Amino acid sequence: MWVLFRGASPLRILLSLRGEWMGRRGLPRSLVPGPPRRRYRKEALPALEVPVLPLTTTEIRQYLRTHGIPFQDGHSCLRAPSPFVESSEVKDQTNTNASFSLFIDKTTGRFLCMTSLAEGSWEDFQASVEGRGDKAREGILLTEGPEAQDSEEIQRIWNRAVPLGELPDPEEAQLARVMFGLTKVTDDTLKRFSVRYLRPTRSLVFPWFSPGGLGLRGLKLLGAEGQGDRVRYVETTIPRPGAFHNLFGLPLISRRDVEVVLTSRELDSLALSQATGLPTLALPRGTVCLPPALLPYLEQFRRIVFWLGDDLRSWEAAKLFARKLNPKRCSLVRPGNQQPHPLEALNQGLSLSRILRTALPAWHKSIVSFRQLREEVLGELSNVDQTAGIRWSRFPDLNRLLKGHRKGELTVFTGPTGSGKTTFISEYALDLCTQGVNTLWGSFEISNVRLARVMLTQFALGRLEEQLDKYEEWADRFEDLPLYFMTFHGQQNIRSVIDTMQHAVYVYDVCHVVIDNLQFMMGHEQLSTDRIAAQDYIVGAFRKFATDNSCHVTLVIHPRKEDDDKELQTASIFGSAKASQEADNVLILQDRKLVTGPGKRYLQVSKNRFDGDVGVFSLEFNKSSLTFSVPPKSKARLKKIKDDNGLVAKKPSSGKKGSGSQNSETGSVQDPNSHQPDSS
Ligand SMILES: Nc1ncnc2c1ncn2[C@@H]1O[C@H](COP(=O)(O)OP(=O)(O)OP(=O)(O)O)[C@@H](O)[C@H]1O
Repeated sequence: MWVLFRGASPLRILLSLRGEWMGRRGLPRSLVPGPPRRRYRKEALPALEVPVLPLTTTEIRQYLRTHGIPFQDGHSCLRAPSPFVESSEVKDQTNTNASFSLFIDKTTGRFLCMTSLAEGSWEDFQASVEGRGDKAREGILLTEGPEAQDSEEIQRIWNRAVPLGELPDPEEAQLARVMFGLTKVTDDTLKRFSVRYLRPTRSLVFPWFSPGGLGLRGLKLLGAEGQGDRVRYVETTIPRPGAFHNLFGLPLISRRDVEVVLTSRELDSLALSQATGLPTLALPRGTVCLPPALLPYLEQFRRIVFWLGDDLRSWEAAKLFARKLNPKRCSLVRPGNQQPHPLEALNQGLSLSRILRTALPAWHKSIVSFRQLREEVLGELSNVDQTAGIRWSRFPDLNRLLKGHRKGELTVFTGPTGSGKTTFISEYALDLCTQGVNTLWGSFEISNVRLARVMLTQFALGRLEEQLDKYEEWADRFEDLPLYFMTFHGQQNIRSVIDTMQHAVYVYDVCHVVIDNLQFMMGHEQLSTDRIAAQDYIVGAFRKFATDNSCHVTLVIHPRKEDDDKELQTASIFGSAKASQEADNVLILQDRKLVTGPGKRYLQVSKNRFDGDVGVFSLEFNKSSLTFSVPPKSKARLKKIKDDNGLVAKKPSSGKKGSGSQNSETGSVQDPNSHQPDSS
């Protein structure tokens, strides 16, 4: 199935699996972001549950040609006349741009009619063209705005908010300007973008208008908290983030604009617009994602410049987003000291136009010279701490060994049967997900409901069955995580799994995929040679996927059958050596039943391609929270493996590189209990 489920409240998954899930407040929840629009009624289609094969642009083109539908080839969409508008609704029949108001996403086939705001899947479109369930022409289109409860809240907040320039107390206005770094942004700019200020919460209020600038459909509130000499911004959106997708600044874009600068914060768009006069839009969720539903709104631009921020994450996000928009029309402002966020640049008196001129083309030919790469290399060098990736907040020892979680890598994870692999990997992935790593889970062995229950328990750090009154609160917070689940269960074909992953990268900007476990893709080959060949092929496919999509893949693989009293090694991973050769990282959950008590486990990093540090650290299982992470006060002891001969103790505080070589591993892991406790 193609269907991916966002968030993971067990109830939601349960209902989703029955194809019945509705939004929290009883309305169908949009999995598809975008400004509020009229939704093509799904009930008109009988066959939505049928697995859908991935589409190619060629197929979409062929279909349109076969059905005599004229179309234009755009950057990321095809444009065609919309079957969802009465011809009288198209004011200017002679203008092809106006009459070709249907945008069909070249990758997914989803459509959006800019005139009627009808939208739907490729199957919806085909059904409509073929007269199957074509109720659209009969007027059965639903207008889906924010849910009623949200609408009231949006209006109430908006009515209570006032333009900054109209605050009665000039001191309060000045304080707000300082808090948000707006001292150089004029009242006129704030007014043009309709920004207001909510006094009771001391928040800026950014409105989201429907296209054409008419109805108010959503709000983003931005609060500022002082943290030492830094300011931390806190965002709240109505509707909630998963459904809040819009481009701030859209009403100010003219149809004739051919160039736009995309920013990751509304404040940056204000600064850019004021300093350069260029059209600018802010992405709804910053560097987190660029929902494909927004692509039609960007089709008109011949040049798109990304200026998302001053760190490596912004740079990586910009490169990913450029792929969706067609890299040939995209340029990227390189992050660095001299090129901070636009608002900071304005405040530092830098020339924003000059910085924009330094933007690098996102597109490289297949062969490039160092001259074309030198700026990118500089970007990496000047952000060297960030090239190590995202650090785990619950596993400091993992940070010490692996340094972080990086895009485009393949991690292979193994451990004895029933040792807690799923439980551990769930917490490891959850940790990253709570830090904004968009994650897709492929759990083939245990159901999504069970997995979500484990994750929610780990998230809440305790049993929810004993505090059901807190369930809604935790589930709400959990729902806002960028977490998606494949609906596969049991044996699967590797091709459909990879296709689903590809889809998730495109639609949800997923950058970490967890596959639990590989054995479920190996088919039913009986002969061991066939099984090994199948595994090698699958590992190769995941490796390629990770590299091609800049997406980290964590692959759980069962070990070979070995003596129970032996520790596992890299060579214990089932199959040939291919899995460990292809992997950037190999993690082994060591279960030392014979020596230690129940619950005690060790995590061994036996391969680390990033910098070669390998080692082992202990994990303490907490049965009520289902977590392995070290409770804040306990002392974690880390050992580095020198070579096959054994372990050398090492203080966790030492920053020196380990002497372990990339592939070194040990045949036996010394019991950490026999080591001297860290006295530091
Ligand atoms: N360290 C531990 N001590 C005791 N129980 C544990 C520990 N880790 C996990 N468990 C429990 O053991 C059960 C199995 O765990 P889990 O499914 O994570 O193992 P697994 O290694 O993925 O299993 P499989 O080999 O079947 O894939 C779960 O009920 C889990 O809560």
